[in-house]
Amino acid sequence: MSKLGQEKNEVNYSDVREDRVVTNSTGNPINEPFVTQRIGEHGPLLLQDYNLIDSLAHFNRENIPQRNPHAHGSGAFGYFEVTDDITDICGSAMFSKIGKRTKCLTRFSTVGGDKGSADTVRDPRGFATKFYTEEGNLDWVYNNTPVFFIRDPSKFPHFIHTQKRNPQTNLRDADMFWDFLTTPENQVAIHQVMILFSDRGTPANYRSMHGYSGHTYKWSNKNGDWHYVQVHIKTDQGIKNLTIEEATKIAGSNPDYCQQDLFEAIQNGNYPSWTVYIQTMTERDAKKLPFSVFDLTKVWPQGQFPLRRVGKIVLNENPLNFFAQVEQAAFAPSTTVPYQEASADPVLQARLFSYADAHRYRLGPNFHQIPVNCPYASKFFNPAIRDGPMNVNGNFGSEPTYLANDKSYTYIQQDRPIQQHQEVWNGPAIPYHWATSPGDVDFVQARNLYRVLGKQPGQQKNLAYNIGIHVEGACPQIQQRVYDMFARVDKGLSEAIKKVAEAKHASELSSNSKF
Ligand code: HEM
Repeated sequence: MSKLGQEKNEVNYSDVREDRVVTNSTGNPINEPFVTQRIGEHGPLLLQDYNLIDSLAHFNRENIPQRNPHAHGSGAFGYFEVTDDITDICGSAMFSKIGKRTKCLTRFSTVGGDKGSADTVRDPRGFATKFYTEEGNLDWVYNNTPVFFIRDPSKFPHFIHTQKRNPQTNLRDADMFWDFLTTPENQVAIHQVMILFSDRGTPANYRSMHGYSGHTYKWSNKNGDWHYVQVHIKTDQGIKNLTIEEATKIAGSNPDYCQQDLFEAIQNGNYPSWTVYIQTMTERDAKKLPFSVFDLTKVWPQGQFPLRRVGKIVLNENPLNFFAQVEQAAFAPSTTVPYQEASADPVLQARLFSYADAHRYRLGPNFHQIPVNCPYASKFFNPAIRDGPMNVNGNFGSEPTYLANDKSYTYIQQDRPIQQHQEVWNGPAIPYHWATSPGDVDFVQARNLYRVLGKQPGQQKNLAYNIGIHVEGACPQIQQRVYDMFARVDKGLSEAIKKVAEAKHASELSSNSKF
């Protein structure tokens, strides 16, 4: 059987000629690339010119569906190194020993923009890392913000549509954007919206921002004890953000600014690194929280749940080929290793389905065989998962196509007792819509953030300015809903936003142009 995975960070060049003799895609030498077969020198072309057809037909199929969302991004390879023992929390092999290194790939992205969009737009940033561990691949598919806009997964396609283009004008649309976010039950997004419209919504580059699991995960140790866990990946370069003016200027002058920054930093040996921390919580503590531990719109107070250092991520290797190794990379929260599980957070549960489904559509059902996605450190063996389009790993040769217990297969039991004291879920199957929390619970952390911004010179002002400039594009009724929503955070903030929007409107009227 042929090799199942790649040992090195290389595209599979096994079909590539080393002598550099140019051929068509079936390996037949091409004498001259620019001749076309035709009748006479200037006559019509002949259908028999396979080399021309080969080239034109492949060109038409060069593009694959872009990710929806997070279409635009950049990536690099590196490693994770354990700096502190957390085996009391997690039994995963990657954490087994201080100093242990695991190879990884990280892809940073924006969310709403198309594949060719500018790097410095206001948007959350994706921070997805694939670890090639000996227990199989592990994907941490995180963002650069610790909270998210929704906590009901059914809202996701609706929400993302409001961040994209209007179906008629094909333009980004301030009405759609704020209509969704100010609908009373969607105001659970307020904390994330505050982060997005602070200068943290325009990070200076991918190297100078943090990553957060956002979700609660469930990690366990080899004794069967488990904890709720949140992961924080803190930049060692220090946080650097752009003002709205800087971000807008760079988007115009160098839309690929962050791609260039990451690539050149690594090329010059200036390897970016991040320190990885976890917060842990017991089931008992979770019950005492003023919000649900599965509520993705809330952070865990660090005073109560301190950060504990785990290790570091260093990115030290640029991809050799962007399409092969970044565009075709497939990250999914369902790609996980023993001792790291998803919690019952409903958004996370929906994500367990959504990503691999997207990969089957975007890359095909054998996307695991694409070298960058191969679990090359553990290898893959399951002869019941075979065939399908673009099967290139030998397809398990003559192995039977089914698993049966009387065949000589090996099954690994996890090195831990059965966890009988897990959460027990019990209840009727009911339709449930997790709408607003009672009282002001959803606004408490947003208010705290506003206070924190007040301690950083100019940041409250920038927040109001960034929102005001954006909201000016919405109709008056929706603008009023925006002012009302931010008044629940702080009356002064609401008034400042209104002032900026009105001033922008007045200056546009006087210049009589939007441009
Ligand atoms: C119900 C909620 C969500 C759904 C259904 C969803 C779905 C998706 C889909 C379909 C993709 C494209 C995957 C691909 O084509 O490879 C994607 C990308 C991504 N999502 Fe989500 N998402 C959700 C929430 C979140 C949250 C809460 C986070 C962060 C905590 C997140 C982080 C990311 C990242 C980082 C990517 C880009 C991965 C890459 O670089 O390839 N998403 N999401």
